[in-house]
Amino acid sequence: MSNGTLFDKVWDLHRVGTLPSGQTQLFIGLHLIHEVTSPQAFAMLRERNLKVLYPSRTVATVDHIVPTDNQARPFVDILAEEMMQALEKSCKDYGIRFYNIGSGDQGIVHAIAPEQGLTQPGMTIACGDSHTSTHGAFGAIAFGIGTSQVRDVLASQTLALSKLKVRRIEVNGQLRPGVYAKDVILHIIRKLGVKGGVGYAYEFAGTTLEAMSMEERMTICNMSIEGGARCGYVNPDRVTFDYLKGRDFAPKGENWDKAVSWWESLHSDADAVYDDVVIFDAGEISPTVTWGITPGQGIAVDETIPSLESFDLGDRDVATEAYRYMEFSPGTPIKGTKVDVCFIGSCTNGRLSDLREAAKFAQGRHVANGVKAFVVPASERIKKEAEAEGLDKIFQEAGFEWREAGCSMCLAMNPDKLQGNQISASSSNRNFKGRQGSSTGRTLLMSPAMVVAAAVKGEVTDIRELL
Ligand SMILES: CC(C)[C@H](C(=O)O)[C@@H](O)C(=O)O
Ligand code: SF4
Repeated sequence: MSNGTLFDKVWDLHRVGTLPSGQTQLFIGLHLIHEVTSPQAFAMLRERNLKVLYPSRTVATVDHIVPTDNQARPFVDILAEEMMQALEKSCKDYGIRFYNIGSGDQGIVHAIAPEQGLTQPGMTIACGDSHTSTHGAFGAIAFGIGTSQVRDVLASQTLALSKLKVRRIEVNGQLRPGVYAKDVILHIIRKLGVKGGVGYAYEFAGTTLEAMSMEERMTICNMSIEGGARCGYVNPDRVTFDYLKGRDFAPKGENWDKAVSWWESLHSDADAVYDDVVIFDAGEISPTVTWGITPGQGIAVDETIPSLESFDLGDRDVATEAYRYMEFSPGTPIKGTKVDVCFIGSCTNGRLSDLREAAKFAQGRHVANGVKAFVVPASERIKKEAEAEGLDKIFQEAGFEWREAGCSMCLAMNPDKLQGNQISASSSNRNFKGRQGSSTGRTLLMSPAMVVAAAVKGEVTDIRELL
């Protein structure tokens, strides 16, 4: 196989056939499920008396509705309790591996599959969740699907899909101090737009990406979908293999060596042809904060809220709505904006390296008066590892709450919600209207380090002032 991208190679290897519609019937190697998008899919299976074709290729966890403080069952929220019971029953009925609360392995679906080595290069991975793009960090083709597609994968382990185009996004050079993977992806989305990736898979490459850890690559791929790309990936390399080696589901012994040479062969070829190529210079990226209601409305922390005229005609309506909803005026600096809530967590930035980096800035400082700040590890394993390093103590001494694993205030399908028009500094990935649990709540997306800076100063702060 030559002249191809990893995307083309993995797609072709998983092609079962071409459907009368012209779509590809694609085999899905790993199907991840959670409590929100699976109940109806299982109901549809039951209605038709269908089985789960390959239960061993399906893995379940619970994340969105999980309370991150009091996890006693039954949950206070009856609806959450019902969803929980539905998933427990379906996993039992169909013989699906389920990482329940307290198992030691529960967590946000996009955190647990990589940490257990379930996510591997060259796989096709689907999950009823848009941030499935995260798994592309390993050189997998991974994308979110809807509930009826969850049903299709459960029943047939395949999906009907149209092939995507591939855009190579190269970022080269060294990141400046205080600039993180989160800033890189916020910058990319700011430049290419929230719809710029529609119809594309994003191949993230370049020396900046090559120098990144797997967790940083996951942060980048996680937000591909916020740029409109259904999947994003990084070609697997030594960093990928080192991360995977020894993990629960990673190949062992001589199978490991075989797997590595196989994975290496899936790398995009040097002469691969792309539908588009975009190149960024890492040195031009600043600590970035969103000021608006889409992840594309980001600015460098030392910039001011952009003027209406600075937007393309097609983007002016959403900019106008953003000024109104956020109660921000063009020309105002984002730095110094008072914050009410500071949230560190989510499948974008709730991993161990994120917590470590955040703890560095929390150590010896204290959350400002009147600010509620909390840290939610993405998984039970991450929580345990963080505690073993004493990160929980650092955060608690600094005035942060230390919580159980889950999605928490990323989406607020659980008790963690903003009140009224509170402003939150959040390490999550979406700043949509009402996203964090209040229909007037306001979200500013930023890196975990910047969330800590906001927490200790009580306002949006340039992390470089704390370096
Ligand atoms: C609940 C789920 C379907 C949703 C998604 O698809 O991404 C959620 O995880 C989100 O982040 O908005
Ligand atoms: S952490 Fe947020 S983005 Fe990730 S799966 Fe949960 S709700 Fe979705």
